[in-house]
Amino acid sequence: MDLVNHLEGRLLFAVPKKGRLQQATFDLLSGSDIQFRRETRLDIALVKNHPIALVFLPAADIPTFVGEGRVDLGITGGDQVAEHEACSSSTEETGVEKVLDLGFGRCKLQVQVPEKGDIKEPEGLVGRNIVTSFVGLTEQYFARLEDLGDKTVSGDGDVPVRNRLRTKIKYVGGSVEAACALGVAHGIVDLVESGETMKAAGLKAIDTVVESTAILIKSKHPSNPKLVDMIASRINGVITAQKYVLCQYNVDRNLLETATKITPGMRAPTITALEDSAWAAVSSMVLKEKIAIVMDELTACGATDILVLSIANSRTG
Ligand SMILES: Nc1ncnc2c1ncn2[C@@H]1O[C@H](COP(=O)(O)OP(=O)(O)OP(=O)(O)O)[C@@H](O)[C@H]1O
Ligand SMILES: O=P(O)(O)OC[C@H]1O[C@H](OP(=O)(O)OP(=O)(O)O)[C@H](O)[C@@H]1O
Repeated sequence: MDLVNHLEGRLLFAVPKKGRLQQATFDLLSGSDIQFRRETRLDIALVKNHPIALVFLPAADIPTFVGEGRVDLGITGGDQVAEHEACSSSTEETGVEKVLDLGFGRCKLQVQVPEKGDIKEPEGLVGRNIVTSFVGLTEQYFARLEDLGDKTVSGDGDVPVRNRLRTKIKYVGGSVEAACALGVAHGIVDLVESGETMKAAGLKAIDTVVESTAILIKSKHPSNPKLVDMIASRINGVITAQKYVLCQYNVDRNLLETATKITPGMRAPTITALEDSAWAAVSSMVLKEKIAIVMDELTACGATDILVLSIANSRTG
């Protein structure tokens, strides 16, 4: 099938074609009932149950395609969106709007130097060689350090910062951590999650440029705003369901006020009468990461029959 000729009237949704964000993105699509089958080697897949086509692109290119407006929606790293913004001139609009923080793909873009070297502070890298895949953010970072402002300095015409930086910033597409050992760089600016790669390369972090998680972005002028809103709402529902659990318990009505302070819920806890009128049943959404503490506190307060249920999906106000 000639997929390109089937794109007419379809909302284009860019997703990572490989890498760290891909599986979690596919899980989100599946949770949002966006059904597709990707043919081998094809970078476009038609969604079976909606007028949507998925476009598989490198995470780094997604903000550009969304910003140009041809692609309506995208999932990529917040770091990639920040890099796209840093590479757009101060007067230029990026055309990208952030819709939702998706919570996965958490990492930091950090300034790193050899652990055993003599550079201890970011200032020690001014005038030296830096290697990175994030040239825009790195230029911005060193421009601030060199006190050049963000893009241009008033009174100096429109000379881009890059031409006036004393620090030399070079782009590489991957394996950035090898640059110091290979003698190409005095420092690097690269992503760190567990810190294993950095440690294995004999590097240490001396500053953070940006913190990042995956985000849903949309074009400022999407072709079908209603469909964009529907997808955003579905994805939000899946994200919320992943973050929360439903906590149910019984409590003596005398203790109800204290107990519901521990589980205030999203809007308010649901309180149901029991056959024994001295008691009430409470049901409330609680952040998954806090549930153990909440259960301890409920038990200490006198609540009983505490149950924790996972939430398959959600729509909250
Ligand atoms: N170690 C990591 N832990 C968590 N998230 C990461 C990590 N590395 C990258 N990311 C996130 O995933 C995004 C895509 O990175 P990834 O390395 O998967 O890209 P890629 O498209 O496979 O490119 P490359 O070929 O350059 O590795 C990054 O922009 C960042 O938001
Ligand atoms: O702190 P860690 O958990 O070790 O993760 C950090 C590494 O992950 C990313 O690289 P990736 O593995 O995607 O490959 P790349 O170096 O080719 O970009 C990043 O560029 C670091 O190298």
